[in-house]
Amino acid sequence: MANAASSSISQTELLAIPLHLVLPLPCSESECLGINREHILCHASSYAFLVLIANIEEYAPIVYTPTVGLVCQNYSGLFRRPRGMYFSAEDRGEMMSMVYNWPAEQVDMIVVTDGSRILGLGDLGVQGIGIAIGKLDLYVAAAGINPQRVLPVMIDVGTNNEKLLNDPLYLGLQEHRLDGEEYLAVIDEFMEAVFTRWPHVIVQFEDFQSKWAFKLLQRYRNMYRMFNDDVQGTAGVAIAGLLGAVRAQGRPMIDFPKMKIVVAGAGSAGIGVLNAARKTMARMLGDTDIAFESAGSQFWVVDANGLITEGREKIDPDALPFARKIKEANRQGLREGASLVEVVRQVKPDVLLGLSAVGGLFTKEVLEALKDSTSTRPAVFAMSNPTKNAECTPDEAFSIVGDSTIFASGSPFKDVDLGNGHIGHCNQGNNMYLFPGIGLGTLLSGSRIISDGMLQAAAECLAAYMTDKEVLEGIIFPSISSIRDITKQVAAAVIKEAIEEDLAEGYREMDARELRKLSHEDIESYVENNMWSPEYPVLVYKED
Ligand SMILES: NC(=O)c1ccc[n+]([C@@H]2O[C@H](COP(=O)([O-])OP(=O)(O)OC[C@H]3O[C@@H](n4cnc5c(N)ncnc54)[C@H](O)[C@@H]3O)[C@@H](O)[C@H]2O)c1
Ligand SMILES: O=C(O)C[C@H](O)C(=O)O
Ligand SMILES: [Mg+2]
Repeated sequence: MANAASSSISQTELLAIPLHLVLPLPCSESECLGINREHILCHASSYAFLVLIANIEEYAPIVYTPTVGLVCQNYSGLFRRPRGMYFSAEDRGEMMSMVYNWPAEQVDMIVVTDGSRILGLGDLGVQGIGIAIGKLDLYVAAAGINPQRVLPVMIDVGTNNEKLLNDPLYLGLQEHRLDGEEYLAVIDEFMEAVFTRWPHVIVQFEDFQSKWAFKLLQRYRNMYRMFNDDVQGTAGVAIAGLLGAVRAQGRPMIDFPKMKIVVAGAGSAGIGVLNAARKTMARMLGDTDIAFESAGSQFWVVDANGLITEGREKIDPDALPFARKIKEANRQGLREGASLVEVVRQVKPDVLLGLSAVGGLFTKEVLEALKDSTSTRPAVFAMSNPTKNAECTPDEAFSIVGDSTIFASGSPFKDVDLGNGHIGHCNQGNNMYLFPGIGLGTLLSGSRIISDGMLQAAAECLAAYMTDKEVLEGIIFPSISSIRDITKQVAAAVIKEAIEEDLAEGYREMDARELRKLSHEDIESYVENNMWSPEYPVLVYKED
């Protein structure tokens, strides 16, 4: 045991350690009191998590969006020491040994990125590791995953960011990105290595450019315990928000299939939302092929080249199911490539949802056009991150579209004072409300894979979290201060669904048979009892 009288560290000193520079690994020596200098940072980590959990509203914007974006943009210059694991294209053939060299015996959660699309900031190469670190900080804070068992991973296959390729401080491989089969071989090798050493680990894919996001998801989702947060986590959060927007009009959720939705952005996030929203509508309409077809006609998708119709040349296959028929578009006064403002004017949508990464895309003109929405409470979801990439601000939405607008943004904004004691609520529509619960629920159920049903259960749980009163006031997402409770409930819903789908194989002493015996309340207690909370020894001793 370390000597209590040796060098100690003050709480003030600890507070001065920026959260982003603190390791997510607390000291593994159970007897260590954290008073040896070499262990200070380890215990600072526990301390940092305590501070983060207790003040999540204040600190989430630092460890997470928007500050994490700034950190990633400047990571090579800010770098002090490594956190997590870096696999480079040059490590081919060595990844298995590298994984076996990682000091933690068990890893529960990996967040992996190749840095190719960091928030709305583009290709940041190896500097994107900050995103994996930030997401895992939330896994610890919101889901109570033990910080000794999380692993941020960067797969460095180069970068196509010319600025970084010419930056002498850049930490990663200064060559263009690997592509095609060579790229796939690197990711395959990584997946095989981590699942060989830790068969029960869950791998969250984060901020991969959409070109690879869908392909990798399809490649691995039936083989490994993995999901893509930008595609699937975002979809669930958007569905919960969309259902909230229906309820906020005083209508039942079952009216969702009647909503007209304009989506700006057809990348990994936009297409993920579109697919999930269409499936949800189809289910509500009876889950037939006809229902699925008819649900498709509720969406208008606008990307960098305008409205997507079947007339588009070289249409992205992922966007094809949402391309409007040309004749029908013409009947609506629209055409291939119509601008966002034209689409909003003609469609008069209930919801305008942005996942375009283009700050200010919802211009005054676009928002003015939304005033003619056929909805009593039009919804504006400016979901792109970080803050400067939001399609509009809540002030713009409330002042132009009107006080009854339902507003959500990916990054946090302050509520808007509408005068006369009225508040325009700014909801944070961010996948942080789901990914921690999806990961925790998968871990504790021991499910072999992460099924669509488990993701749907997570989304429905989040949608049901808000009371009618809150929703009518325009509050469609909970406050981040309750994220631990939300995560617990989402995890319980995921476990329940995994049991129902016969995917749950159990976790530790809770085997599949025991799991099946649990009531809903038992599952919630099981989740709560397995959430890690920071407990750390006294760091400052007073001399009596
Ligand atoms: N709130 C959340 O939880 C959440 C989750 C995931 C992603 N996001 C954000 O969504 C954004 C997009 O992510 P992605 O992975 O889909 O990126 P992406 O690069 O794959 O896709 C961007 C899409 O926007 C389109 N676009 C570009 N300019 C446009 C314009 N002027 N008008 C309309 N569309 C335009 C592009 O054509 C493309 O289809 C990012 O800012 C990201 O941070 C937010
Ligand atoms: O990281 C976030 O804040 C949400 C999302 O995963 C994104 O890529 O923007
Ligand atoms: Mg992301």
